Amino acid sequence: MNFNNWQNADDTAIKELPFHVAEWLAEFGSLTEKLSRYVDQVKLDVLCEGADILTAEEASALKVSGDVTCQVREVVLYGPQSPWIYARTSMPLTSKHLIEKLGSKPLGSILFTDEELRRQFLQVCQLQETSQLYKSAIRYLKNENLLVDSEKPKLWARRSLWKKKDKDDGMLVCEVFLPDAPLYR
Ligand SMILES: C=C(O[C@@H]1C=C(C(=O)O)C=C[C@H]1O)C(=O)O
Repeated sequence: MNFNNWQNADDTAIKELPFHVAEWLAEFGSLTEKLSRYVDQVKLDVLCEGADILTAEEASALKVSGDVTCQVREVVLYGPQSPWIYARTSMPLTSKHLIEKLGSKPLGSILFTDEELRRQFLQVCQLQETSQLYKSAIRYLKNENLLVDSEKPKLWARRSLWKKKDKDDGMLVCEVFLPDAPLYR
């Protein structure tokens, strides 16, 4: 299976992934919850939250036109010593109310408690260096001096589309596993 493109995290795909990778990528529950087994308290930094233009990949997954302004939230979630996950969540401005009061609370606190929010798909990918998501994660690592200029680590990512039952509200949650995350060990 070609994991350089997004693939549905179904049984066939999961079987082809190395065990450590599958354990994180195909986690159907909350990643924040999973992280809390490694740290006393999950640390989350909100890198930015506001109106932005989507990448072509995000627009296509959300089925919105590429030049429409949307709401974007970027965060990192920490492991015991360093950031493990870079996440970028995007949604049409009309869905912004879903996350407006979140602040530095993890998105998982909404996704896994609001019974009207349903996951439409979960997809996994080993990001290509040309992808915007890869570039954003690498830019973050370099800004934080967590990566030297010449390094181009292979990074695994997952993305899921969430929709509110009977409504148009929805969001795309993309999560990139950074080099210190346990799935590379
Ligand atoms: C989606 C979850 O929440 C995490 C927190 C996020 C946020 O607060 O923006 C985004 C992605 C996640 O890794 C989760 O816990 O599974």
